[in-house]
Amino acid sequence: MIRTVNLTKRYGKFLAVNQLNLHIEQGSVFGFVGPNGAGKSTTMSILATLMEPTSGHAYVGGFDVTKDPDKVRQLIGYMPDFFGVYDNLTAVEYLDFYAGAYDIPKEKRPALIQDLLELVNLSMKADAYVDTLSRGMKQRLGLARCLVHDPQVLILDEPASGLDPRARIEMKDILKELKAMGKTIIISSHILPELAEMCDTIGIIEQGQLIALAPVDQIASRVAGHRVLRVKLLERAQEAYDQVHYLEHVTNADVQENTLLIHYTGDEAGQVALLSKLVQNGLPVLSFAEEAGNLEEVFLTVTKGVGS
Ligand SMILES: Nc1ncnc2c1ncn2[C@@H]1O[C@H](COP(=O)(O)OP(=O)(O)OP(=O)(O)O)[C@@H](O)[C@H]1O
Repeated sequence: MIRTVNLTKRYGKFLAVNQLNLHIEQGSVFGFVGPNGAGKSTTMSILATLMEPTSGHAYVGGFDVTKDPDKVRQLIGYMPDFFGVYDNLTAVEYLDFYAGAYDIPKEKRPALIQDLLELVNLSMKADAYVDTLSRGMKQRLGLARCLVHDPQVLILDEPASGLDPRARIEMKDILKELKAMGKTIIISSHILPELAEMCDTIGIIEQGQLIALAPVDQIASRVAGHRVLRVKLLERAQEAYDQVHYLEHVTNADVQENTLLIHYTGDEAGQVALLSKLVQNGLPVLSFAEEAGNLEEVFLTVTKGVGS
């Protein structure tokens, strides 16, 4: 649904986005993570047709953002990191204004606006002036605004920034709902664990380059270069250790009470063989799982302060 090919953007001599290649499947949620100044907003502005790339291409729904910006605009809802709200309007008037901008017929607007306010949990604020809304409510209203034309793709630039923990959770719940509705979503943040809960894939960008790209449950192991396997036993964890610590692809192993933690660089077939070995040797394995890894650590590892 979204694809970039060697996407590059220069501001004068400064390279903000450098040969970026992304592929985001329809219906998936892509988390775009990077420190301040990494190039996230620039990439998203290009996808939103607000800025042209210096070189390379970007496509949304198969349409080139440079050649077919009108087609792309019909497909996308874009929420920038900073947006103004018209304070002298009520929430309903505000959404009505945008619905009008998208040529939605007047008679269809009341029901649409009611649905949107319900979706973003603002029904009770329908007649409240925008300037009386809290930051979190304004962000949710901004999200409703980019949904008025029922776009298939949402481009959300740090939608949870500046929100308190409760407002973040509310925003997260709404995004989960939008995902369930089948929207394709690209969402940026500089907080990796925050995205992990709602994204299918994570791309880490730094200094305009993609430095890691993987399904959310594999990003930690990809970056670390090994998976952490957690084998829980009823008993005899030390015996289990003795049987696996010397194997190929086991770079480290550790026993913690009845659990054996294995740093493993092999593939999935190798994991199966490892588990089979333990079970065939009669060890009472209760569970065998790959740890998701510590995303905070991953982020700090891959972005070792280069861009900050
Ligand atoms: N209009 C501009 N002119 C010159 N440089 C710019 C312009 N816009 C952005 N930049 C620079 O390009 C780099 C990438 O900026 P961008 O806003 O895309 O990063 P970001 O990852 O979204 O960062 P943040 O998390 O702070 O929003 C930064 O170094 C920024 O200073």
